[in-house]
Amino acid sequence: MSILEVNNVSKSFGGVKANVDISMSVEKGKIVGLIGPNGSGKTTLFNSIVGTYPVDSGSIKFNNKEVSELPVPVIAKLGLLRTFQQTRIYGKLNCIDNMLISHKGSDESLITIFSKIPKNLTDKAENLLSFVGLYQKRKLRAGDLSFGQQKLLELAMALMNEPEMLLLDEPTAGINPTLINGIIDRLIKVNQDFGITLLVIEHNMKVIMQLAEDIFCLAHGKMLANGSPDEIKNDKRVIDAYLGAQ
Ligand SMILES: Nc1ncnc2c1ncn2[C@@H]1O[C@H](COP(=O)(O)OP(=O)(O)OP(=O)(O)O)[C@@H](O)[C@H]1O
Repeated sequence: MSILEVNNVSKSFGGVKANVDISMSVEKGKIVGLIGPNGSGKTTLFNSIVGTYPVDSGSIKFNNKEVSELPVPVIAKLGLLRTFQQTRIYGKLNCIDNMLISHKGSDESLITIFSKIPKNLTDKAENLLSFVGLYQKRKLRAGDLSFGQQKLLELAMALMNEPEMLLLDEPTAGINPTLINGIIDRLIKVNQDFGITLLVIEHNMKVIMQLAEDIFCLAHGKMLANGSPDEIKNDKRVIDAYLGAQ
C-alpha cells in the first residue's frame, strides 16, 4: 500500500523548470531514496510534498488524501515531516528544550511552553535523545554539539511529533565518514522500531545503496529512473546523468 503518491507534479521558478511532470509512489513502511545530480530538483520536490511551495500542477496524496493545496503545519499534523540539509536547531537552547519546542502542540510563546511542560513530554524527549545517543548531552546547548550530533538532534526533534513519514534531506552531508554508519543504523532503527516510512535525499551513493530498498533518480527536473539499488547502480542513464554533471 502506498503512503505517498506524487502524480505529474511540475514546479517552475520563473524560467527554471525545477520539477517537470514528476510521478512517484512510496510504499508504506519502506526506506526509499531520492538521488540526482546537483540542481536536479530533489529539494524542490521535498518542498512541494511538505507544502512549502504550492505546485504549479499535479497531485500529491498522503495516505490517499490530497495535500498539494495544504500548508506545512496542516501536512505536519497529518504525519508528514521533513528535516533539512542545514540543520534547524536552536543553538542557544539545550537539547531537551529543543525537543520540547519542536513538539507540535507548541505553537505558543516560549515562556508559556516552558512554564507548563507535562512530565511525560520531558520523559519522551529524554527517551528519544537516548534513542539517538544524545542522552548524556541532553543539558548541553545544541550549538555546542558537533554537526553530526546536531543532525541526530534534529532527527530526534522530528520524532517528538511521531510522524508516519519522514523526508530526510541529506542526513549524512557534512558528517565525518566514521560517524556515517551510526546515522545509517539510527535511520534503519527509526524505520524498524517506529515503523516510520523514510524518503531520503542522499548524495553519498554508498549510503543510499545501503539504506534504501527502492530508489528514484531525478535529472534536469525530470524523473529519470526508478528501481532497486542494484538496478539503479547499473542503469546507464543514471551513470551518464552523474558523469555528465561532473
Ligand atoms: N526558491 C527558488 N528560486 C529560484 N530557483 C530555485 C529555487 N529553488 C530551487 N531553484 C532552482 O531549481 C532547480 C532545482 O533545485 P533544487 O534545489 O530542487 O535541486 P537539488 O536536486 O535539491 O540540488 P542539490 O543536490 O544541489 O541540493 C535549480 O536550478 C535551482 O537553482
